[in-house]
Amino acid sequence: MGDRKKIAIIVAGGSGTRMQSAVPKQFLDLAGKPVLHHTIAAFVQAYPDMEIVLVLPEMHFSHAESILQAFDTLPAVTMVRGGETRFHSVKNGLDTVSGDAVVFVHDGVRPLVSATLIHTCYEAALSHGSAIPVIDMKDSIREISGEKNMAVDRDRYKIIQTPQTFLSELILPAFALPYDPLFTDEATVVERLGQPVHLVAGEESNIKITKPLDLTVAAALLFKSVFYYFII
Ligand SMILES: Nc1ccn([C@@H]2O[C@H](COP(=O)(O)OP(=O)(O)OP(=O)(O)O)[C@@H](O)[C@H]2O)c(=O)n1
Ligand SMILES: C[C@](O)(CO)[C@H](O)COP(=O)(O)O
Repeated sequence: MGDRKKIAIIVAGGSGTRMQSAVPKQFLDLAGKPVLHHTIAAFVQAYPDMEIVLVLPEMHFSHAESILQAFDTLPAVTMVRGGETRFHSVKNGLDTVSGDAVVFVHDGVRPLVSATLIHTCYEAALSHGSAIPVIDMKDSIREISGEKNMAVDRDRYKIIQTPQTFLSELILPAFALPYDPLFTDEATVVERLGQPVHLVAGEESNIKITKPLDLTVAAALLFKSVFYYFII
């Protein structure tokens, strides 16, 4: 299929209720830079021809603009208004996509995604139409049913990450479907159209900053990678 246009839809339209911070978590400081800076940098560093569509509430456009101005080279970014749910935010981002492209949909609050994972997703999407990063479960899990609970086989389950990556001809028709609260990620929407999705190995370090502890963990992981860079 050869080389394709690459578009990263970075969703940062949430309010971060679980983070319980006055500043939305996508703007919190992580090792001296806003979380969103790290996320955008990961995509522009992975592919120099990456086009970024940044989805966030209109009242945060000027804040995002100041984050972009801090880059040594201004990245190619289109800003788009966020929606009521993550699904609606992704849909608004997809409305800007035209022509054949590989579309990455990524949480703005997963700042530690590596260039290797972005490359893996691109190649797998070209070969299989989609690429959904997953990791194994580490804990035992139980299914709750009313007052009862029972153990389930964790090997039958995977933890899902982003960037969820698709050929544009697969994801665009899927997002014409009406909203369903079960649409917590893009794979679920594409699957509803009857299309199976292709899984790839995600990364333990590709955490989603959801609660305060996640920010501490992310800072430690960043510190560790910088430390290794200097001693090797
Ligand atoms: N209406 C929404 C809701 C979420 N997101 C984005 O989707 C990603 C994953 O969502 P989540 O971690 O749940 O973020 P929030 O919705 O901000 O957090 P919470 O659920 O705790 O309120 C985040 O980058 C968030 O900004 C979005 O773009 N638009
Ligand atoms: C897309 C996602 O990050 C995959 O794990 C996740 O589903 C987002 O869910 P949230 O409820 O919006 O945090």
